[in-house]
Amino acid sequence: MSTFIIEGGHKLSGSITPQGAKNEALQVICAVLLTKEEVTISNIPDIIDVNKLIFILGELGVKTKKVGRHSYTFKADDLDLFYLESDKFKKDGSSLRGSIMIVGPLLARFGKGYIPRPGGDKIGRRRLDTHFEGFIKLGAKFRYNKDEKFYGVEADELTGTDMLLDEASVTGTANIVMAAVLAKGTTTIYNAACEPYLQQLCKMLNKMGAKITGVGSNLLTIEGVEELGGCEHKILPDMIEIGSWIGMAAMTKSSITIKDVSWDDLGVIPRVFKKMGINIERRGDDVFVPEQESYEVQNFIDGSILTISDAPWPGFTPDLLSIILVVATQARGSVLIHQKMFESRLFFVDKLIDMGAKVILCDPHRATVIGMDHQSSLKGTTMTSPDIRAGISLLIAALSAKGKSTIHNIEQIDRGYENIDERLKAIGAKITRVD
Ligand SMILES: CC(=O)N[C@H]1[C@@H](OP(=O)(O)OP(=O)(O)OC[C@H]2O[C@@H](n3ccc(=O)[nH]c3=O)[C@H](O)[C@@H]2O)O[C@H](CO)[C@@H](O)[C@@H]1O
Ligand SMILES: C=C(OP(=O)(O)O)C(=O)O
Repeated sequence: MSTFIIEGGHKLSGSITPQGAKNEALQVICAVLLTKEEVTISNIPDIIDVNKLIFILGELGVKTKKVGRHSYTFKADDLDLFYLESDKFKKDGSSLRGSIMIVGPLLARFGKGYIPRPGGDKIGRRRLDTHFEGFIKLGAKFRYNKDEKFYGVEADELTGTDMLLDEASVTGTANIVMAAVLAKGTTTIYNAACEPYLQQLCKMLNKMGAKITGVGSNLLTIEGVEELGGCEHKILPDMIEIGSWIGMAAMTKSSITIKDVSWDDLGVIPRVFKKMGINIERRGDDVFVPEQESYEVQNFIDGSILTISDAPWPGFTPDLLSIILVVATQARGSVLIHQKMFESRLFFVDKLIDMGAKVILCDPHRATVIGMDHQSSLKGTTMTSPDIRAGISLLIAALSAKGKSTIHNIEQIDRGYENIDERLKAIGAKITRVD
């Protein structure tokens, strides 16, 4: 377990370029399994989760080649499907959430896909029903080994059909889309997730020869094709990282420019930070956050206290709520944070309370934050990062705090943020990594 030691209270300044999006990378890297031809993907973030997925594909026999700092070529022309039933895979595959998305492409192309119960953040129950109900609808047989917690689907042939997903699951939609592109006939997926990363996956699949329409809406129509070919694809900037930098600027009263953010793909994210009173300027495709001594939470039109909650896209992403929560601790005014999707993502507020933040955890889903308007600083402390977004939120708190903080288990942060300590140092943070 590695640790960050942070000396808080220093302003940051300068420009930062967001990494490629973790959650898009996990989808589009799985899509390379759909063709025997070469696929080139650029702007791949160099982070633990993505590197683990690339490793798994390598073990499966995909020829993976790093051709640039953030670019890879993949060629899935000679796979070792026995790996899928090995003990090694049962261990490798369970170490991240994104690995679940190899099932759809493998089922579509080879008639079988297996996966151990995937890992990822421990932020509450994370069911996989949407994924497997979709595969079953396409004609697959499902089996689950309860003792080994090992899932499998098999089919001689997949047949297009109409389906209404029980929830707009992001990885579930991606998985079903990747199965349906090679199914016989037409599939419609209603209540599909439609966030930019899903749109990117669909655009990439269309470049490979798939026939997907309705991209960007919650009704996708997929006309199955015989086979797919290679393509080149570039991953979008990571919107969760962009939100994290905005939050960091506000909490440390710093001026930061976030470069090339693909503003039009940020949806309501800038608006939500503006509701927190943070000034955000669009400068071309950059986000400029000016230095602000104070930011005031806007109430609702009727004067009632602002609630910020998550919802499937185009709603506000649950992955930024922990960051909004930490930002709220130094706002002027109060805000209710309502994390609807995940059950155990707010418990990290205990650490913020230890640091002096005024937060009432109402229940596992809701926390009321009474902002201190920088009248009193958070105090440095020792903490452990429970999940990726709580981890970055605690790091933001530590950067703004008075004195020294220590954050253990920073692998949780490294899971999704590339070289975060070096990038922070470059804009003035005092942070040391201890391995
Ligand atoms: C690898 C990856 O891409 N992970 C992301 C993906 O996870 P993932 O695809 O695993 O998340 P899902 O979209 O399946 O669901 C997330 C949670 O929200 C609940 N839910 C979902 C849809 C809905 O309409 N109602 C509802 O309550 C689910 O029951 C679950 O508890 O999407 C999540 C939701 O944006 C993000 O937090 C994760 O970072
Ligand atoms: C919850 C997240 O990731 P994962 O789904 O990989 O656990 C996240 O990125 O915030």
